[in-house]
Amino acid sequence: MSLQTKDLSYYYQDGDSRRYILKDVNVSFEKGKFYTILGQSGSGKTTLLSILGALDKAKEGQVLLDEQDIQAIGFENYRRNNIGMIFQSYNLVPYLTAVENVLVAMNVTDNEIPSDHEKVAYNLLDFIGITQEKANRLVNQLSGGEQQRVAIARALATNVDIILADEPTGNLDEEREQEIVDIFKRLADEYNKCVIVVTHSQEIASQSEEVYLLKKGALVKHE
Ligand SMILES: Nc1ncnc2c1ncn2[C@@H]1O[C@H](COP(=O)(O)OP(=O)(O)OP(=O)(O)O)[C@@H](O)[C@H]1O
Repeated sequence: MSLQTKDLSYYYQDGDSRRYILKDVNVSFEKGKFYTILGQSGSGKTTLLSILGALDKAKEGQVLLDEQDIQAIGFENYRRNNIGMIFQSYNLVPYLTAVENVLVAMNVTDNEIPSDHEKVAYNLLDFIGITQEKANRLVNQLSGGEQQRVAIARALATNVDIILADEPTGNLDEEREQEIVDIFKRLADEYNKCVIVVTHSQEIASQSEEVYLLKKGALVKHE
């Protein structure tokens, strides 16, 4: 699996001129690696992640999954079968339990999931540190760190290769942050996922395998 951008650009029209947020971004991501993208507030990190996740469309250039343009795959297909997204604010369904949140995700993918969805969901939650008792609670009866774990389990439920996370620890204290980072490391190392995390945190970046810096529209690898 490779996820690649080719001369990717994004801009906002400002009167007659274009204000570029991303300019000719060329980058390649693989399975089994934990990447971070650093950048100051407003540098375009969320924009880039949204384009990689097909929540937004590049103005110029392409996103390629295994050399195929994601527009040809179809944004919806691509999102459903290839991408798991994690957000700072968790974005769980508040009137469902943790396990129900995971089950909902399983119903939308075309990827193969063993037939006993419920068992898979409880196992995934358990793997991520959510006991069965907690899995049966409404998500708003869980702590922030626990809710983020549920969001990770949900992202994994569809058996996708690519996990995209936008400031996933922004609402968590340092200890919870480290626990979530440890999960990302395991997903890359043991489960061969491609994990791409957008963050302000140098500390998280220092624990990832490849660090990119977004500055003035350019994405530069941090050596
Ligand atoms: N609708 C819009 N019109 C014009 N500019 C916009 C619009 N939406 C976002 N922007 C600008 O695009 C730039 C990139 O935003 P983006 O959210 O990608 O940055 P970010 O690096 O994720 O920031 P943060 O770390 O603060 O979340 C910002 O300068 C923002 O002001």
